[in-house]
Amino acid sequence: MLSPTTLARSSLEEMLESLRLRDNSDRPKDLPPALPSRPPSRARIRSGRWSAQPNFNNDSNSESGGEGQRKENELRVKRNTFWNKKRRKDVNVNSPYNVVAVEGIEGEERMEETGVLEGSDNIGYFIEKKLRVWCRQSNGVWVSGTIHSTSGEESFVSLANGNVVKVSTCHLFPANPEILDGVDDLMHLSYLNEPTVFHNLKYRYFRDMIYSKAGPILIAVNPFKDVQINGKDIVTTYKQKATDKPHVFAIAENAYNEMMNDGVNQSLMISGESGAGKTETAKFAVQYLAALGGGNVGIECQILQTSCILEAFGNSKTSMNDNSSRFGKLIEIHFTAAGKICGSKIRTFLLEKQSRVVQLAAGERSYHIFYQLCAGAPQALRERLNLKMAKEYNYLAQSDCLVINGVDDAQRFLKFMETLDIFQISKGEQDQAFAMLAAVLWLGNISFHAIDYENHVEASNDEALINAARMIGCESHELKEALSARRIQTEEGNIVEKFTMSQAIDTRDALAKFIYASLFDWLVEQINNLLEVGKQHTGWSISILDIYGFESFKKNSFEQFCINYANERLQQHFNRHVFKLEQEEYELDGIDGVKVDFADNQECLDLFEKKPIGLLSLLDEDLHSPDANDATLANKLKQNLNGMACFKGDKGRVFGVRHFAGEVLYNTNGGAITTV
Ligand SMILES: Nc1ncnc2c1ncn2[C@@H]1O[C@H](COP(=O)(O)OP(=O)(O)OP(=O)(O)O)[C@@H](O)[C@H]1O
Repeated sequence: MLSPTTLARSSLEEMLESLRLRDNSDRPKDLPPALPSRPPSRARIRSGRWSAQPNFNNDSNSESGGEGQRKENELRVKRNTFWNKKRRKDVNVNSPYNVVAVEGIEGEERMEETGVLEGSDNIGYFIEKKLRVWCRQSNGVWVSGTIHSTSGEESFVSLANGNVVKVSTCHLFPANPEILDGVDDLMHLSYLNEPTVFHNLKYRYFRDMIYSKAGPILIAVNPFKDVQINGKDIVTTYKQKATDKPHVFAIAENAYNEMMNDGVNQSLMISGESGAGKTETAKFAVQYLAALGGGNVGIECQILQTSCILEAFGNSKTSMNDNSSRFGKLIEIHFTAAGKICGSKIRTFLLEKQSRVVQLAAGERSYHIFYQLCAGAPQALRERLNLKMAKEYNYLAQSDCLVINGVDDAQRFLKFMETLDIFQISKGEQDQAFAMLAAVLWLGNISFHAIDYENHVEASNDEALINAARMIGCESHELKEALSARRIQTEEGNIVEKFTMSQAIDTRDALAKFIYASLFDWLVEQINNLLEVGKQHTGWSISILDIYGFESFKKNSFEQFCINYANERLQQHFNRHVFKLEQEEYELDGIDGVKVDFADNQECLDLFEKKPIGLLSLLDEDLHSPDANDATLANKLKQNLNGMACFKGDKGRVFGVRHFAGEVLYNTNGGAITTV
């Protein structure tokens, strides 16, 4: 057993620490954070090569054949890693698989990029042996078939339905033999390209095998149904290491063992688009770790219950997902040296406010808690808050979506109140929290009327103003003044500047967003107080990061800007961590002269982070200028950044960033400045 002082931090902790130091130190601030250090000894990520032998049926327990076979399998898997661009040249040229591998520029394998069955010998081999290929139909769907004939740059492919389609030869991708259908680990595929990956995942998905491996990475496909693989018996199976089938439990088990055996803190990073199943997967990981830490009692039980509170306040119905998390979170679970859970800490990031609290897209809802409160508050609470039904509040009614099919908001509210009790939040504090929620709702109903011919307005003295002020705890005339004008202090004294309609609405909305975000932060603090790591804190921890995936919508505002920047940073961390380890695997295995290439996104990060000329510093600078507005910001960015590789100036208040995942156009209009 290792002493706490010998514990090494997880690579995610290292990255966060290195960013923090960079921002706090006097060093030049535009340096990237340090590369993750290699975990000592056995703590490194296991290469896919060391997992189960490549198997040619779906039973991962099948026997493999001896040392020679093992070496060949290892080599074969190495040749098929996602990351391995350089290939050995001493391949068997009689194998169609290897022939493809040696095609390309100066021995560099180009299969992933080009497909591709280049070379007439190669195509001849595929025709002669009637080997399957993949081609994309005009509707974007991949279909497999065999090459019937070729003519110049084109090939004729016979599909299973008897049709023959003409396809540009460079758009054909080799298919794997059927014997490889449904392998556990994508690294065991002979050909690794887009259609073979999709085919394998789909094959497994239709057999309820939602988890697959890609070396050290777990791929989870959302089944949208209970596939009965998360029960207690399955937890026990993984605890006893009775299976090596891919599962989030296996990942959690591995992390736990490496923390306990090698004294290295661990992080699980979960990423994917909205609705992919990130939050559910994170919950299964926590469930497993809680089971390792003792079962459904005490702190383990409380950790599992946090999701009830966090989801009520941080989740909502979107067009993609009825229970979409509109914030990112990092759950740190701390363990004693004996491996028992001794505390937990939750950090949250990027709570969506603009497009969730005060503005809603059609068919989407605000945060669940508002509808739950309106539907389920007991009579006494309703009276205290002067509460109405959800449809009577402008913030909630604007999107024409008040209920979720199959969800009983009133019943969820009762469950929510019970959970607040579990977290020892007093009745008085609960009442205050509900009053703040009601304040937000009443603020949204405040209206303004014109008071002169210069477009100035003031808040109307009505029920909404009176109730909002009462909930906030001030006089209604004070709230009215705050929403109708601003005071600017000058040397000559105070100047009162009356608001126009849009300024008054922006101010009202900013107050509502601020109250909601503060309430959310307060709740997270209460949870953390209860789960606080006790005296026996050892420093041993496993962190689970569940954060928004990359976003690109028709209109992208400051919220997408922050989310995509965070993803860009995580992508770099992931690349550097995984590729660096891969490189070191080669070196450990005595394979010299092989360089693992990968597309580094440093240029894009520079665009965000460089000082004094980068997106963030220019935004900062603009915010401090009294004459700044959305248009000045867009112009400033274009004037300063137009030469940078990842920046694209666009019309009006729009600018583009070339991210690792694609180009996104951001709009400064009403978003960038007012949201900050
Ligand atoms: N493993 C699973 N088994 C069964 N259903 C699942 C599973 N994973 C996800 N789901 C279903 O899919 C829905 C969406 O999943 P989840 O909320 O985890 O997605 P997400 O990636 O976190 O989305 P967002 O980024 O919008 O928060 C869940 O509410 C659940 O109904």
